[in-house]
Amino acid sequence: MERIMDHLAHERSKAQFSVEEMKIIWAGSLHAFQVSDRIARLVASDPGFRKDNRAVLSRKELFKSALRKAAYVWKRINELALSEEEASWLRFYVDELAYAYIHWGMFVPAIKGSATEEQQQKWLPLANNMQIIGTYAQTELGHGSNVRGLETTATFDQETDEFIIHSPTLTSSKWWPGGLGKVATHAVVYARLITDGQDYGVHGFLVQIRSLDDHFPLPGVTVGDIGMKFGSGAFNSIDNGFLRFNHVRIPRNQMLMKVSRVTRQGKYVESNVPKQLLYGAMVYVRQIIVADASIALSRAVCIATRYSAVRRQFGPPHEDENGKGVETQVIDYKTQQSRLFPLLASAYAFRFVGEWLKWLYTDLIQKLEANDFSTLPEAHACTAGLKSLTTSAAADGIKECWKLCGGHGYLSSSGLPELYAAFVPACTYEGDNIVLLLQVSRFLMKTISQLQTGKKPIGTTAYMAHVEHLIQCRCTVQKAEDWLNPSVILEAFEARAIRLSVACAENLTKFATPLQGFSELSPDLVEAAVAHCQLIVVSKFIEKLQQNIEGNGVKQQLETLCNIYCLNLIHKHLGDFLSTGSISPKQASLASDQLRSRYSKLRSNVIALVDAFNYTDHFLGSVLGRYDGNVYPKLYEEAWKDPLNDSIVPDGYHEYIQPLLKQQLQNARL
Ligand SMILES: CC/C=C\C/C=C\C/C=C\C/C=C/C(=O)SCCNC(=O)CCNC(=O)[C@H](O)C(C)(C)COP(=O)(O)OP(=O)(O)OC[C@H]1O[C@@H](n2cnc3c(N)ncnc32)[C@H](O)[C@@H]1OP(=O)(O)O
Ligand SMILES: Cc1cc2nc3c(=O)[nH]c(=O)nc-3n(C[C@H](O)[C@H](O)[C@H](O)COP(=O)(O)OP(=O)(O)OC[C@H]3O[C@@H](n4cnc5c(N)ncnc54)[C@H](O)[C@@H]3O)c2cc1C
Repeated sequence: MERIMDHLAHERSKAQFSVEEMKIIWAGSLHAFQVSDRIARLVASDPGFRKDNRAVLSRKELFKSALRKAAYVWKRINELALSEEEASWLRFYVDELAYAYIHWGMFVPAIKGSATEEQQQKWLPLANNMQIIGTYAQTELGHGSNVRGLETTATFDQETDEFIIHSPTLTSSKWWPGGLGKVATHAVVYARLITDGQDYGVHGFLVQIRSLDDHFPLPGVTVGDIGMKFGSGAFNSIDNGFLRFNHVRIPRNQMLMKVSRVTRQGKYVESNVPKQLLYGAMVYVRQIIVADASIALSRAVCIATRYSAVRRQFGPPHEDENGKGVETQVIDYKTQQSRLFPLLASAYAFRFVGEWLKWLYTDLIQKLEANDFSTLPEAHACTAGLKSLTTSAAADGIKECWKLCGGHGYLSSSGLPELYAAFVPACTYEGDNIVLLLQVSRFLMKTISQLQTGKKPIGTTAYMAHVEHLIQCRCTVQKAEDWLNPSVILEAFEARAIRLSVACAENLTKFATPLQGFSELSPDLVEAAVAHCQLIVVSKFIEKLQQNIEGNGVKQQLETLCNIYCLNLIHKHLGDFLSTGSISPKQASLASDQLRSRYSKLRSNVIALVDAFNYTDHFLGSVLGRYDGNVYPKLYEEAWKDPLNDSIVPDGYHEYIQPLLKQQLQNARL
């Protein structure tokens, strides 16, 4: 036991940079570090937030435990008079999916984004004080991605000045909203607005669904839970629900009227705000999900990295720091490094692109408030594309981390199965990842077509202004070290992205209609969108390195991580880089050489790099990822805690094992 604990301490002593400074870089600022660190410790030390028993709870127990924790969170927020920032850190570190995620993450933002000032004044105080609990009811049984295809209707009744909310078909049942099944009292419901016999498409409405007195569904409302989901814990602590309306009436002023409104006379009036703002809550949440992806991936990487330094298999016996003969640490196998280190680099890359996306979103909101809608299409493309790219990579990465831990990774106590089960639906919710990439490709094709009209591309598409150069330029790499030059990397990624997009744009012209072209070429369009989004991540990582980064050795570590992130992408997408002529086969081989050399450079720093995430053992929830590396005794201790070990002889022995054994013995004797 001592040896293993010493082992991680030895790993930490090898770090060539200041972990404390890196913690600040990871957190985003000294202030963010201090607040998050304080709240993380507060949660970890409070037995009310215990979560190590989750895997053995039944669905009902799990749900009730999540309700208890959500109420306790609210109590602590008030008792400690936490600020909004501290409260959201508290919810984050409690790490238990419950209705509060949707209430704060979607219901409140939907009201802020789509309600008029007057409506906000009425509803936000109720929501902010938890006098009502809200959900976001958009998806239906029959339609999720195709929002325009939603079937729920909101028909204006001029006589009573009300909307009648109705579910005309089974497929129009709302299906999936979190917190809906058993908890929410109110919902922002997306329904087709019909007035004067005309269908104006999907709009948002604020609908009360349960009584605030006895919690029973209101007349005309049928509501319940949609059932167990993937994995044992994960999303099963939350009540994703179904909801059907039978001519439920709401006052006219409960239509969210920022984008358009219906007058007392039933006239539909559009404001000067673009219709797309109706989808504003999705832009907001997608930007948050990118930050979530870096957190989920970094958790898994932290577990897999620490465990890989503890775990030893094979190899000629080495001498450890105490002169004892030991086997090879699995982290020293080059295959382990080539699977793990790019994931570590991706966690950092996603962190920085998430930081930038948050800035982009804040900038968008400021512009929208000044009636400047010019950056909305780019913000939509960036949030959609980066949500897709980072969640897909993080979900795959978590799965890889679990395999990197061998058999023990499959144990619930490793924390990895639940982390995977909880994160993988992020590839689907808030927009299926392929559908979102198609939105990006639509934006890219539009940008390319506008180049011919002389419109200057801006922001993340600014590189397209250099299309003539990028289409024919040749990569200048001659030796492996040349791949360490950020402008060389950037140009290779820009060339690959624009060449894929331009090829799609050219191919689209070969079809009878754009619709037919988009349909036929959609796999290519998705690849072009991925290339564009990867370029954004690469360029934001490189930009981060151009900032003033303080701390002994911190910048050097980030440079190595950035190189690994970029070179590994080249390695994985070699087909794209070669087929577009963005690099040559010889340059690809030099990139692989450089990548191997970067792994060796990173090796002694990896434990410190995952320590910089500053995750408590409570938050990590993993025996394999423990800070002290004391894995084996704790695995053994955890095994004893399993309910099956409550008794020496299991329940069922007398019914099923004993009679069977007896029967077989008797048969043998006969
Ligand atoms: C805080 C919470 C944090 C973490 C979460 C943790 C736990 C909670 C877990 C889950 C919560 C999950 C919630 C949900 O899933 S809510 C439901 C989300 N649903 C979707 O995302 C549906 C995806 N589909 C769509 O977004 C659209 O239907 C789609 C854009 C794919 C197609 O729509 P439409 O048919 O109208 O599109 P187009 O004709 O293609 O586009 C028209 C036009 O509008 C532009 N556009 C589209 N979307 C947006 C947007 N969001 N913002 C701005 N602009 C948008 C599009 O580019 C087109 O523009 P143009 O080309 O100029 O005409
Ligand atoms: C855990 C979880 C929580 C959720 N929470 C909420 C919530 O709180 N509120 C809410 O309203 N919704 C919620 N949802 C629903 C979620 O937003 C939808 O599931 C999501 O938008 C995907 O839509 P879909 O299920 O209709 O998938 P579909 O669109 O049916 O996708 C099925 C397949 O078809 C493909 N596909 C679909 N359209 C196209 C196309 N045009 N081109 C190419 N391929 C296509 C997809 O790529 C996918 O492979 C949640 C979902 C999950 C899993």
